[in-house]
Amino acid sequence: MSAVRVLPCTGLQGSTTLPGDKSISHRALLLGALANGPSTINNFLPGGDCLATAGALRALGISIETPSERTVIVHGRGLNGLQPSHSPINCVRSGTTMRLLAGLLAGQSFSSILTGEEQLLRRPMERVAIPLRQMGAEIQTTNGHAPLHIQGRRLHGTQLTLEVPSAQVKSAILLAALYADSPTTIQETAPTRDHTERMLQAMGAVLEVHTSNKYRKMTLFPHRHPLTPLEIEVPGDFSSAAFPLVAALIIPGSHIHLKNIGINPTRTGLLDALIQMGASVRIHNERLVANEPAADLEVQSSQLKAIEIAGDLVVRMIDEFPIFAIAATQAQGKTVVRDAAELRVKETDRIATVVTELRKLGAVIVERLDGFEITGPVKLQSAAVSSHGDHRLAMALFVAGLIARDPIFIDDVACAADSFPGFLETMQSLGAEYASN
Ligand SMILES: O=C(O)C1=C[C@@H](OP(=O)(O)O)[C@@H](O)[C@H](O)C1
Ligand SMILES: C=C(OP(=O)(O)O)C(=O)O
Repeated sequence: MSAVRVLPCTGLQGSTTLPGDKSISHRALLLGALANGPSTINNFLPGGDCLATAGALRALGISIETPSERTVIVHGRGLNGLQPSHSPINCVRSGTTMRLLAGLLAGQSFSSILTGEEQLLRRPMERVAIPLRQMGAEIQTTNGHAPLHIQGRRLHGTQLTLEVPSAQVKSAILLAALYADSPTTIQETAPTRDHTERMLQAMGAVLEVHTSNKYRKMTLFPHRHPLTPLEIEVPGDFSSAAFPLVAALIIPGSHIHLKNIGINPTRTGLLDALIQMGASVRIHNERLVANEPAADLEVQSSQLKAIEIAGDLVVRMIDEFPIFAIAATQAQGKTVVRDAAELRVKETDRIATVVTELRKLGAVIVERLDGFEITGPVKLQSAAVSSHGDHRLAMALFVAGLIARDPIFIDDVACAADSFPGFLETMQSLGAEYASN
């Protein structure tokens, strides 16, 4: 636990880079472990969640070197090179680690147990077990949750429609499909992040992706050849950039540059929403980094107008609702978020925790079953608030503290390091002030 007192801020200035993308870092570790030979991952995210994936792979016999904090070398042992873990594998607090590993382990020739911290043991796991069983996997959940008991089996290809729009479930199926004896076809019903597809294709997997009715349908053919090792530079995480981005928009007198940020369209729903709200964000130097679109963002404080968020946009900004809620408190009018019930099964119930904590700060916020409504603008007030151990809520509350009338107290911001190690230092480098309590 580490508590902070956040002080009101008179404007953010300057330029910064952000830590590597969390989703891409997880996938580079997992797919690197299956390649034949060493993969080098530069600008790897050394956040708690990705370290949980590295720990799991080490337990499965993979050697991972870290010549520097942000460079990782994964010594891939080929598709059939994993070894059984002698004890249950601890996925800590990371849903991505647990769900992607479930897919990977379903097709091995040994059994595994996946477990984690209490926060993770509360999250739903049948969503990944059901489609994997359809491929022949033997997986037992514990009343729908982890611990998961996986008896590796020979898998067969199948045709699946994703019932829950989840990149974690889709990626688990794709990992399992590498081991199936026939092709696997997945139909998406919403545009979830496509990092696994991009990386698999870059490594030589035979994955055909078709877009019809704006949704993707993909077929992965069983892999008979070794996957090519990776040599990649991970772009900065847009989900981490979201915090200084929103802070600069809502603190008058701010002007910042965020360098080398991933702008994969399956991830930038928040940017689209903010631009519709009147945000001044300029995109410079667009390029491809590791088969992923990246750019530099220039952000200036802006008067925001309320917006309604629903449907596909929810999926493309799924991790950004805690910080989006802070932006909405400063927007003119009533912002409505619908179709976002998935938020209830993240690290915390992010509808309930956002509503509870923002009310303490004086926000005008109404809880809905599938979202919330916020009426603004409101000058936030001093209060003692709780992150509930949820990294994205901790960072969103920190940004709220920068625009509050008086200092606010947050009970635990150490959890920010699950996805954004160095968060406080990055915000401080742009002009934010805080005191550790
Ligand atoms: O695949 C991924 O890397 C992720 C997918 C999303 O989860 P869901 O698949 O549960 O929507 C997201 O919330 C999570 O932070 C990372
Ligand atoms: C939901 C998140 O991650 P995960 O599902 O991997 O725990 C997140 O990072 O906001």
